[in-house]
Amino acid sequence: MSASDDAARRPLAVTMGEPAGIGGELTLAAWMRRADLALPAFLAIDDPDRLAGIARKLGWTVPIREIASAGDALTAFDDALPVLPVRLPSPATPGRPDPAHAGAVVEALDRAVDLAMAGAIDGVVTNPIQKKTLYDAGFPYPGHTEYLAARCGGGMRPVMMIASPAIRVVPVTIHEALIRAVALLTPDLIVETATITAEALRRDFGIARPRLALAGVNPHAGEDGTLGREDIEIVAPAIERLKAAGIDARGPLPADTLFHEEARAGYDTVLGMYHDQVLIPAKTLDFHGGVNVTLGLPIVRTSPDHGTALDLAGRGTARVDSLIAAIRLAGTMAAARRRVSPSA
Ligand SMILES: NC(=O)C1=CN([C@@H]2O[C@H](COP(=O)(O)OP(=O)(O)OC[C@H]3O[C@@H](n4cnc5c(N)ncnc54)[C@H](O)[C@@H]3O)[C@@H](O)[C@H]2O)C=CC1
Ligand SMILES: NCC(=O)COP(=O)(O)O
Repeated sequence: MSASDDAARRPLAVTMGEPAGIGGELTLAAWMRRADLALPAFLAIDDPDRLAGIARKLGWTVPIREIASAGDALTAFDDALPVLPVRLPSPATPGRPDPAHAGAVVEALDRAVDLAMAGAIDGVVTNPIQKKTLYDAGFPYPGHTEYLAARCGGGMRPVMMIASPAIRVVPVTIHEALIRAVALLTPDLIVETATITAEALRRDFGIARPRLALAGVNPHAGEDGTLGREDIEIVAPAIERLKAAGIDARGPLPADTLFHEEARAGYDTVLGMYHDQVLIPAKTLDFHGGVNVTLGLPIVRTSPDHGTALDLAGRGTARVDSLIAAIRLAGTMAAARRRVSPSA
């Protein structure tokens, strides 16, 4: 059985995301391209009336089929966009998020995680959320990454990776204010993040001996301690522990010279010490081909690397490439995991 046959046994689920953002039109656009791109089957966990309204407004022909269970998606997918309904309490206005919609946004995530944990779907592809709007409604997590880990249970540490054909990057600290991110860095955190990353590169990306490059925190990786001692006292000891554990880890390397073409040829993934250190180069090198993957979870979760793009919402002009890359990668990861554990 080929990887694509294998992945076709169960659908993926694409969540609603911010209803005022571009997520709905991207879900519709991905479904419209399902045949020419041979996409794995997916269902939407979303408000069917909202999706039908977007399609109508944009003049797109997308039959919406409400389904009762994930299994129904496989038969529906060729002819219609299968939707497990999560209804909004009021219509969404493109570009204008409403905290009253937060309950439905989170319910869509919860249903997706529950289906994935129960083995009814192959993985979760999340449309972007408007983080501040969820915070205003009382959502206590910084983003999907942290919420999905909590929802999956088991106390695992979630690791964020942005992956594209150009580069893979992992921020060791994720959604943290910069000043706090540096304070949170410890050798244990770096070792745990790098170990989860190496394991995922082997299992999900088929890289037998992953090469990790670890960026220093400070300019020039601290210039021998004269520009800050964190690289000597925190990053370097972590790298020694990783090497002792048999992981191919290098650094601390000056971040400013880690991202040019020749440097990128020397590693499989860069670990940066804070969010923007690695997400800026990753999104600059390939914004539309980038996928946000959560490593360390018992389920497959991917997402476009971009956000809600409120400025584009409702126009039908947002590029669907990153959502399509996220759907593809989720299918590939699910197939890779099934090869390792055929009963999964
Ligand atoms: N996985 C998630 O849920 C993510 C959520 N966000 C959230 O999204 C919200 C907006 O974030 P921003 O920083 O403004 O980033 P953004 O990615 O939404 O927008 C940045 C710029 O890129 C453009 N853009 C984004 N996606 C595009 C697409 N598919 N095609 C064409 N152009 C596109 C936008 O029009 C805008 O000019 C925030 O609340 C942020 O937290 C951001 C990143 C990921
Ligand atoms: N900058 C990436 C990002 O914000 C995505 O976060 P998450 O919602 O996937 O945790």
